[in-house]
Amino acid sequence: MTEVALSLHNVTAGYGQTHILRDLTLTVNRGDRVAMIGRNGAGKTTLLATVMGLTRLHRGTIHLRGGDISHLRPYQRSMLGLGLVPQTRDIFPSLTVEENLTSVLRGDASLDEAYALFPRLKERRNNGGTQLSGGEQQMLAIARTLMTAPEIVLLDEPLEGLAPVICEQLMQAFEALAADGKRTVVLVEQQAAAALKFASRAVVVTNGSIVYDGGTDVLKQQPELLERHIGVAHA
Ligand SMILES: Nc1ncnc2c1ncn2[C@@H]1O[C@H](COP(=O)(O)OP(=O)(O)OP(=O)(O)O)[C@@H](O)[C@H]1O
Repeated sequence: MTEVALSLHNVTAGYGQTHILRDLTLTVNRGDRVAMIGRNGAGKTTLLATVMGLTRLHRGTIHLRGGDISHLRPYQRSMLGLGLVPQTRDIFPSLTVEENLTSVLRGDASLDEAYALFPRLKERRNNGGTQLSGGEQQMLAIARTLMTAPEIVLLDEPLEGLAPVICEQLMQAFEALAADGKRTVVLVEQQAAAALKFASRAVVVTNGSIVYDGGTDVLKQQPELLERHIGVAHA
């Protein structure tokens, strides 16, 4: 049975008095794999930040599993099962890999799952955050969010600036963490082809609004439609 995990209804939000998202409505069902794509500056990061309570909500409502979270603080949203992997990664540089993970561990999350997902992190468990490569830092950022036992994982451009071989490893990890519809995953990504391969549903954001919301197959089969929306035929 379809169960709504997250919904935004007529959301207008931004920074200070600025409106970046405009009257945006979106429903994500439990177990969905959503690829969120759009040009630079379209508002994708702002959308994830708004779900987490990190922007100013001017109008509209946000519900998590039917409960209104519109006015909850970010840590309260995290406690309720929302997990954001920010573009900035935000790992603690002075802590080791394992300390980064255990410092936020809660619920039924486990170090074992994180290490099974990213064996490289287990090998580097005693290394400090600053000693890690870019790819390892991204793995740590993702694993750290998983330590908070999120039901909904919001990934903000996790592949950015990483070598193709690392991107491939990360995509495999996303497959594993979303397997069996266990978690709901929203993947914001400039690498549209990778995102569309992973997801079953695509959401295209332009100027703070959703201009396409539907199956990824349609975009994969119609590169001209993708090109119209995001500027380049990526798929
Ligand atoms: N902290 C902020 N304060 C004010 N404006 C911001 C802030 N962060 C982003 N913006 C503006 O909000 C708009 C949307 O930016 P956002 O980062 O959400 O886009 P994006 O689709 O994620 O793009 P990118 O792929 O470049 O990250 C842009 O015009 C940007 O300049």
